Amino acid sequence: MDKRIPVTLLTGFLGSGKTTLLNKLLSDAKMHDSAVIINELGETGLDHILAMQVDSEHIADNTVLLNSGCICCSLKNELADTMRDLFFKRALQAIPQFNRLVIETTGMADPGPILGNLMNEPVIESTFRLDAVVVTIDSVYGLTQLESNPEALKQAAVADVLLLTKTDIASPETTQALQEKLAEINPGATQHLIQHGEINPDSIIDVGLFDPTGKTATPQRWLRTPGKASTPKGTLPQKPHQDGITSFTVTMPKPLNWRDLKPVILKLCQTHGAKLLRLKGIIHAEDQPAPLAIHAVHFTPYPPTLLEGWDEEEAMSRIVIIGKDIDEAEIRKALMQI
Ligand SMILES: Nc1nc2c(ncn2[C@@H]2O[C@H](COP(=O)(O)OP(=O)(O)OP(=O)(O)O)[C@@H](O)[C@H]2O)c(=O)[nH]1
Repeated sequence: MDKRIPVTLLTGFLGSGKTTLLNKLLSDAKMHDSAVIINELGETGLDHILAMQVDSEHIADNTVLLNSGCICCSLKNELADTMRDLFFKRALQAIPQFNRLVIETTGMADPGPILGNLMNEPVIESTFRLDAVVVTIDSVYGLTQLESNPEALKQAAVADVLLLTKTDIASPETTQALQEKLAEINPGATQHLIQHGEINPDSIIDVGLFDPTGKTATPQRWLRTPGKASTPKGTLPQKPHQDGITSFTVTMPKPLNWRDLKPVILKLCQTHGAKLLRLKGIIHAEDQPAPLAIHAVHFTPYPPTLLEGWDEEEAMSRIVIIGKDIDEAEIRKALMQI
């Protein structure tokens, strides 16, 4: 079983309600065993967030603020250093024990490099695992922001959970239009409508590859194959949305060996990395003792996770790809040729 510390990456465009959400989340007893890394641009300080944590000194002691840049670019190394530092302090019991890490990014963050950072550095990869990318979207301004800001679009595209905030002040029609747009951009993500950051933490945490009891893998939930419109079995390419973001599933041929597929995934990342926002898959390979969960972001494929003790009735290998201006036909061809 995967004993690594689960990480929730909380991102969302400027002013979309990340801090409001985090404040509410952290005041819930279920979250009191969390450590938090907050990345803010500027000198806001921690007071605004910690003001509400009166009953959780635990979180106050386990919260780190990075505020001299953005963790997707200028503070890349600081994020890795901070995560390592938190882990070693935890091991030495120099800080309260924590069983979860929440990272709040700035509103302009590109989640791609952050995900890369999380999974590409040996110490971090062996001690932390990504649970889910949670993205807040402003229900009033979300549609406009998705149209005019590539960052907002990328955030929405790689999300596992989309939280449509401020539904108290958006008209039902606007919220509905945003929901439809988000379902086009990222049909695999779960959507929740929220107000003032109120949401049951269970909808956000432990929604990844492993279930909260830590006993079994739940990859179907993690993979969340896009809906029927995006799951063609043939090789006909999907028409990309106007914004160029596409999400599609490739059902892999059988039988399949990981030793044959691995180089194809590597090559795919090398060739299409710039446009590949996220790749997730479940692989039933004949040369593996159990199914594999695979994951890649841009140019970087990550070590696969062996899903020991888990299997499915119909052993169907599938790979979900989310990309911007990505050549779907090319990718399908490459994958189907193995
Ligand atoms: N009416 C209403 N206001 C909200 C809601 N969620 C957040 N807000 C307000 O929206 C503003 C921005 O919220 P924040 O939580 O600071 O947003 P953020 O994403 O952390 O902002 P940045 O850190 O600047 O990117 C604040 O004034 C919040 O009080 C909501 O559900 N309804």
